[in-house]
Amino acid sequence: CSYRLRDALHPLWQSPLTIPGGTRQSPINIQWRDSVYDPFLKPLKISYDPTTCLHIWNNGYSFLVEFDDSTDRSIIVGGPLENQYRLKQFHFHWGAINEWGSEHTVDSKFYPAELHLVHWNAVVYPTFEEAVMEGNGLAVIGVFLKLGAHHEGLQTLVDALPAVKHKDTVVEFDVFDPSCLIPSCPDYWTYAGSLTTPPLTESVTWIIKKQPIEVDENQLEAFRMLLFTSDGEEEKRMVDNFRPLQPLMNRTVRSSFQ
Ligand SMILES: NS(=O)(=O)c1ccc(NC(=O)NCCCCO)cc1
Ligand SMILES: [Zn+2]
Repeated sequence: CSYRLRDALHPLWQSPLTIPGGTRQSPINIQWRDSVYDPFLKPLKISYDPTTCLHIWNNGYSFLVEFDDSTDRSIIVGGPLENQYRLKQFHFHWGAINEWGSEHTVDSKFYPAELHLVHWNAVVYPTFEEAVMEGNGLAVIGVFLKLGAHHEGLQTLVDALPAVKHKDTVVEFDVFDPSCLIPSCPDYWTYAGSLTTPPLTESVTWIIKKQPIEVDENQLEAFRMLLFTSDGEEEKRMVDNFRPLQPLMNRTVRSSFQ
């Protein structure tokens, strides 16, 4: 049992990889041919107000771009969602090399990185913290990043990263429209899942875009220059901050496209 125990405590999170009784954990592999087209899925409607952007924060797991979520100025609605959800933050997961880095996989293929735009159900819950604990509390849009052309919109974010190299550093970042990071193709998969870092709560409706965005090598390398560690500690590069794949269990992945 020591073998299982060692594997269960992943070095990055110092917490169990599987939560006892978890039935809808994330990330998962999306087997394209097992996904089920749902004609009743609506198009996802995204309306972000770029002036709600606040700052970039290195929280020691990733770097988060956080938004003012005190009003409904930046929201998503439609898709698989019954309510509108407010944008709170977006962040990324990436690898040490281009062969892996995403949290979700498609037909067992990893992308070099994955963007998560985190939204919460402010129609039903008074605070984000409460929404985190509820089955319909959160909606996260996942966008795969693939190696390719330079991404103009991402570059403004990349230029600010040296200012948040160390854990627990923050830099002001205003007027950014995250819509520029979302592919134009409307197609997505959706399934019921969880947060992929502590508290791992099963509160996320995942909306995974089929089409990746392209970023270039320098932009991926800029992510890899960040540190897990605080200023003054022995430097540990922020790489491979993705959770291992979790069992699908009794879930179906639906697609918005045939
Ligand atoms: N990678 S992920 O699933 O998109 C994700 C998103 C948010 C969070 N957590 C978060 O925003 N805040 C944590 C505080 C929860 C308790 O108040 C963890 C993982
Ligand atoms: Zn994430």
